[in-house]
Amino acid sequence: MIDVQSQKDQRGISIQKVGIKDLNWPIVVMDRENKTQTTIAKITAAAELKGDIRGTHMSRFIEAIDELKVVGPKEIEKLLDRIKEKLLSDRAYIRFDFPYFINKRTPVTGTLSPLKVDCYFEAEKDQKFDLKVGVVVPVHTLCPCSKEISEYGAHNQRAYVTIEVRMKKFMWIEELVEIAEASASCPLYSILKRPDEKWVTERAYQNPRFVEDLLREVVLKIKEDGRIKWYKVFVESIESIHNHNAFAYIEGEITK
Ligand SMILES: Nc1nc2c(ncn2[C@@H]2O[C@H](COP(=O)(O)OP(=O)(O)OP(=O)(O)O)[C@@H](O)[C@H]2O)c(=O)[nH]1
Repeated sequence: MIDVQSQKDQRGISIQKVGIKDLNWPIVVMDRENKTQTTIAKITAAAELKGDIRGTHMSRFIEAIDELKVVGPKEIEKLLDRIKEKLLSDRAYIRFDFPYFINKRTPVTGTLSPLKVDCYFEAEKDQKFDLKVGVVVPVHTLCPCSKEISEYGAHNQRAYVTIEVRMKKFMWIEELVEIAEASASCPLYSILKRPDEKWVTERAYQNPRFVEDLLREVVLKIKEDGRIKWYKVFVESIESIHNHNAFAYIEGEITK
């Protein structure tokens, strides 16, 4: 059968990334409490294509992904090596976007329920392997200004903390989530019974946070951790008294 993709291309234009996008695929990721967790990822995979070849071989990306067992740092690097090998390419790229569930106990009644956190792994390999891990953590913030100026009450809302890191040493997804939650006015829980609801309401009132406060608290904890070499933190507050959102962003390198 004729292999059109492998034909010579005369245009001499190499392509930085060509591949597949939005592949929904079951994956198994590492879970601190239960060893592993099965979830569904949306995957983008790509490779560099040399200027004298007509097309890439799309089916080979999926064949390479299909060999994955657990999606951890070592396995992602091996997957990129497989993609480079199967596609005769010098550079490969992969991104997994997936929901991850963390079982959390409420502070007063101890009710257990899963909290969904959107996560991603983004990796690239030429000679060197580069991996970024991201979490998008929903939290609760209460406005310090509103608390100060009002005779009673304070406006409060859900906010999302995106933490993206390059690590020197392995960290659990759960640990990144805990950094975000400990920096907020209060964490979120999927089930809250009334005694828990009273607790989170009062806890947030005692812990007011601007979007800037939350961002700075996260960055301080990242710098103290010792296992992170690069970070990007983005906080977005879904404002309850405005019809727009507030955000704050920092990106930085940790050299020592
Ligand atoms: N390169 C390329 N392939 C595409 C595109 N759109 C669809 N395809 C299809 O992707 C399919 C899989 O391609 P290949 O991996 O080369 O399939 P194959 O030749 O059976 O597999 P190998 O024998 O491993 O090369 C082919 O049927 C292509 O037609 C496109 O825009 N570019």
